[in-house]
Amino acid sequence: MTRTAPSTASGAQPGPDRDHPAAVVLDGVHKRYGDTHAVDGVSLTVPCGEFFGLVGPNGAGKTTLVEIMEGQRKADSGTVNVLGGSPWPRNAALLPRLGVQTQSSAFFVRLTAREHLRTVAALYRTDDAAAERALASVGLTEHGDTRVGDLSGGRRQRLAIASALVHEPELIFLDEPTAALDPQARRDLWHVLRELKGEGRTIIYTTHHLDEAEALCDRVAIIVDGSIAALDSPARLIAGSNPTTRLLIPPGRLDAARAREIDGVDRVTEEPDALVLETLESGRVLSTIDQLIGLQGVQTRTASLEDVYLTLTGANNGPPQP
Ligand SMILES: Nc1ncnc2c1ncn2[C@@H]1O[C@H](COP(=O)(O)OP(=O)(O)OP(=O)(O)O)[C@@H](O)[C@H]1O
Repeated sequence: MTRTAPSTASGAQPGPDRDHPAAVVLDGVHKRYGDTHAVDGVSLTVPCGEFFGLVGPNGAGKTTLVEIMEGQRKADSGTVNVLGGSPWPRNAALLPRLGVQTQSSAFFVRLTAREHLRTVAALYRTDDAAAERALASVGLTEHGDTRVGDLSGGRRQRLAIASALVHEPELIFLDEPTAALDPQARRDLWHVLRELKGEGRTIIYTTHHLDEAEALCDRVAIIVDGSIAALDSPARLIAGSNPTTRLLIPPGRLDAARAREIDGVDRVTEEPDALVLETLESGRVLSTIDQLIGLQGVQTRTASLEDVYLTLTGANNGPPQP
């Protein structure tokens, strides 16, 4: 399948205007490491207040792009504007306006969560009340006296986010904050992240969880090989993608060879828990299935952001049909 990027695939975005000032404007940004073109001509604008997602396969260039926005790395070429200024060379005036949570966030593990945040607050020359607000904003007030080393994984991730928030930054970078969390902790953290967005902060959010990007982000950039393959709201990305429907038939109900003969079926795959029929004409195919075996147990799945992602990253092409 060709990489047809839905809607605003070039990533070209309108520039900032007075009503919607931009938090980040990148124009033609490139970064090489030797022969590796980690960032290959990225242009995008993130308006203030947006929850902006960056997704893409390992090595696609997301971290490098974020590091360039944070002022940790210099772009080889292109322009980078963050909160109205250039983050490189190291812009000391910009740093207090940015909040950065990384997967390897450093903790004072022998301190309690509250003591840790008070220490971070002091480093930012802010006060204990700011630490208390940050603790509350991630729902950790009642665990404030727990030592960092004794917090569960989910609560540690919340503390990492609180540490990035303590100085009340305007722009927050979150790098896979829900990695390695169990489903309940992940959902709990979604709630925290939605609250942050509700406070009007701009969030640049890197994740490998497509369901999360779909649920949380205003817009998502899908990065492939250092470039923007697609950039739009999850709903528009999905609407602009291949509108294939998948029909899942319980095992043993319909023979795969017979399924391939059904008019309107484009592709059939045998998975352990279902025979999967892909079609652009679900109504017609469902009607035939109804006549053949009845519809009991048959499930219908429409496209998700994950499907768009898998198509753009080439992972949805699957093995050739026999
Ligand atoms: N410091 C470095 N020196 C050399 N090559 C690097 C360096 N940092 C990253 N790369 C390479 O640049 C490319 C982009 O890496 P980057 O870490 O930005 O991707 P990513 O999308 O964040 O990946 P992941 O999802 O695995 O974190 C990869 O090929 C990577 O190996």
